[in-house]
Amino acid sequence: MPDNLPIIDPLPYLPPSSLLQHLTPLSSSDLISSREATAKKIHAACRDIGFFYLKVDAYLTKEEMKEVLELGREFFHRPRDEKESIGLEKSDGVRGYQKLHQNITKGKVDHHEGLDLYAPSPYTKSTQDNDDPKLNGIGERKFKHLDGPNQWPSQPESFKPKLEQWIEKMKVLGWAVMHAMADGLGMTSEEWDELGGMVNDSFWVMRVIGYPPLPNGADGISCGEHKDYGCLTLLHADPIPSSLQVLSKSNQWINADPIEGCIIVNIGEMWEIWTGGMYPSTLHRVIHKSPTYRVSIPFFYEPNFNARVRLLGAAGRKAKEEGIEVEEKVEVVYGDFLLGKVSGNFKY
Ligand SMILES: O=C(O)CCC(=O)C(=O)O
Ligand SMILES: [Fe+2]
Repeated sequence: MPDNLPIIDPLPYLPPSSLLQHLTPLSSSDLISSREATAKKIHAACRDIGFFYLKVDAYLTKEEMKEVLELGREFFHRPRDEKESIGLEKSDGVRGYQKLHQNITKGKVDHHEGLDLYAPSPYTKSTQDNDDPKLNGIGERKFKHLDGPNQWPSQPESFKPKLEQWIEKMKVLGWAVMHAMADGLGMTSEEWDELGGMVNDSFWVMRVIGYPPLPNGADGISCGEHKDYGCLTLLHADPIPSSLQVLSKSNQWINADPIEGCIIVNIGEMWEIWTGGMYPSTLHRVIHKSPTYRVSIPFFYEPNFNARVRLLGAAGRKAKEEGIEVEEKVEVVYGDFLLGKVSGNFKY
C-alpha cells in the first residue's frame, strides 16, 4: 500500500446543478473520458487501500465545511444535563447523545462523546423527529432498536437545519461515488440499475463525534480499531494530524490526515461482500493526543435496510480479469447485519 492515499475527483459523476459554479457542460465524449479516468482511479483505490480522499471543493464551500464542525463543537460544549436530555436510552437505544465512555469497540470503551442520527425508522416510516415517545415496554427504552425518532439538539439553533443540509449533500455524494465504483467494476447499465436499487433508499447514519484529548495515562485509544459496517463512509473532520490512522496491507498504521477541500472516504463491510473481498474494508482507529478538542462527522452512506447483499457478477468478472481471487461470502440482509452490530455498541 502506498503511504499516501489517492485524491479522487468525483466531478464527472455529480449532477451539474449541484456544483457551486456553473460549468460549461462537457461534450458527451469528454464526459465519458473524464468518468473513465475517475472510475479507474476509484477502482485502484478500493482494491489497493480501501481509503481515499474525495475532492469536494466544487461541491461544498469552505464555509459550510467549517460551519458543521463548529456546530458540533458548540453542541459538545453545552451543559452536560442538556446533552444527556437527548441520551440514546430516551429513544430507541441508538439514536441520540452518547456520553464519554458509553461507546464500546470490540469490548473496550472509547474516549469520545457523540450524537447519532439515522434515516427514519425502517419499520414505521412515519416516525417524526422529536415525537412524544410512546412506551412499548422494552426495558427503559421506549422503542425497539432503530424504530425511534432522531433526537436533535435544540441548541445551537442552526444545528438541525445545517446538519440536515449536510445529510442531503452527503447522499448525493454517496450516490456519485457508488456510480463511479459501478463503472470502475465495468458494470453494464442493467447491473448498475440493480446495484443502484440497493442503495437508492439508503439507510444512512450520521455521527457527530467529539474527542477530548486523551488524558495522561489512558491506554491511548480514542476510538478502537474497527471496520465500518456498511457501504461508504464519507468522513469530514477537524484538520488535526495523526489522529485518524489506517492499517496498511503491510500492517503499518498510517495517518489519514485531513486535506483542505477534501473529505475522506472508506469502504465498509458490505463492499467486501459485494466484491468477495476484492475491495477490503480497512481497519482504522483514532488516537487523539493533541490538546485541542477534535470534532469529526462521519456520514455512513449505507445500503437500503432490506438490501440483500451478495457477490456482484461484475466484481467476479473484474477480479478474474485482474487475476484476483475472490471468496463468495454468505449473503446478508443489510438491516439484519446492522441490528446485530448496534446491539453490542453501547453501555447504558
Ligand atoms: O473520527 C474519525 O476520524 C473516525 C471515526 C470512525 O472511524 C467511525 O465513527 O467509524
Ligand atoms: Fe470508522
